[in-house]
Amino acid sequence: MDDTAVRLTGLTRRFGAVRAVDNLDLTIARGTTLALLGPNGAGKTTAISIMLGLTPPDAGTVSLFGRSPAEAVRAGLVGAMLQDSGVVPGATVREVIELARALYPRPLATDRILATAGLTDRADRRWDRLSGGEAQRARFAFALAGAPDLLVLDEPTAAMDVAARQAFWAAIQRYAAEGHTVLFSTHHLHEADEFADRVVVLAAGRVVADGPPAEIRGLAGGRTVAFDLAGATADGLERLPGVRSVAVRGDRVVLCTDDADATVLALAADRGFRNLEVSAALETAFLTLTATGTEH
Ligand SMILES: Nc1ncnc2c1ncn2[C@@H]1O[C@H](COP(=O)(O)OP(=O)(O)OP(=O)(O)O)[C@@H](O)[C@H]1O
Repeated sequence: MDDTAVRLTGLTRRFGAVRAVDNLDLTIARGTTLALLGPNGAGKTTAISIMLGLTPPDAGTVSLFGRSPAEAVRAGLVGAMLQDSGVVPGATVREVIELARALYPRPLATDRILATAGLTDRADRRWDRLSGGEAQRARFAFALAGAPDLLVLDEPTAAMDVAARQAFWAAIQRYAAEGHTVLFSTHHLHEADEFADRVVVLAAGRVVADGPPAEIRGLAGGRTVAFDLAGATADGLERLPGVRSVAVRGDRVVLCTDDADATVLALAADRGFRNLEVSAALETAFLTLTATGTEH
């Protein structure tokens, strides 16, 4: 049996001048829990939407368990929990779950779905009267209905409080431990770090980093040091202490460093600079990683 759950090749999707997804290649082995991590607008939702066959790509191909998205969804191989999915007015949680089960050839038992999603005591509540966190868990239950081999979750914990998040991740981990493949998107490095075995960082529609959580944490845990060269040369910056990467855009330089203090001290001793900024923002690190200027 092919052990590949997801294979995306050369996926591209533009909206006007924006390349929401830009030549994305991604292969996910069965049984992996993968976090798609990236700042707002990185292309996570668009990539997921293409993967599920909801948005057509301008270029590229999607294969889920060797099938097209539509075939895989129809066969119950894929369950998805999307942002802002609608509700059936007036129906209870149990009724909506029953409705979802009827769509699939080999659904999970209703009680199992409710228990997995932590909704057993909310089964007879109207779906449209659930709290934000409960509604998220109800969407998760809906995604589980077909007993999917691949669970796709787009920013699943957005509306949840701390207790709801914990219960939710415990449920996801149980599902993953049964050998299922889970793909979730998030802005939160700590969620990716804690719950994924592989983290793919997207920025401007491209993969800028891909690896185990510890590796990605190391990458994002440093600082960025930005400054204007003010006529000085960019040569040799990569040899300053702590520096991992150097991006030059016009006169502006952005360094990624593990030790900002040492980098700045050495920089000051070495050459002039202006408009120094030291930042820990993950988003800045993402931007640095996607900088298109001169890369070293
Ligand atoms: N239907 C659309 N029409 C026009 N532009 C779009 C559309 N959908 C997405 N975009 C643009 O494509 C880019 C990627 O958006 P996308 O929603 O995929 O990112 P994201 O990583 O999911 O962001 P977020 O974390 O904010 O949900 C953004 O610049 C967005 O404005």
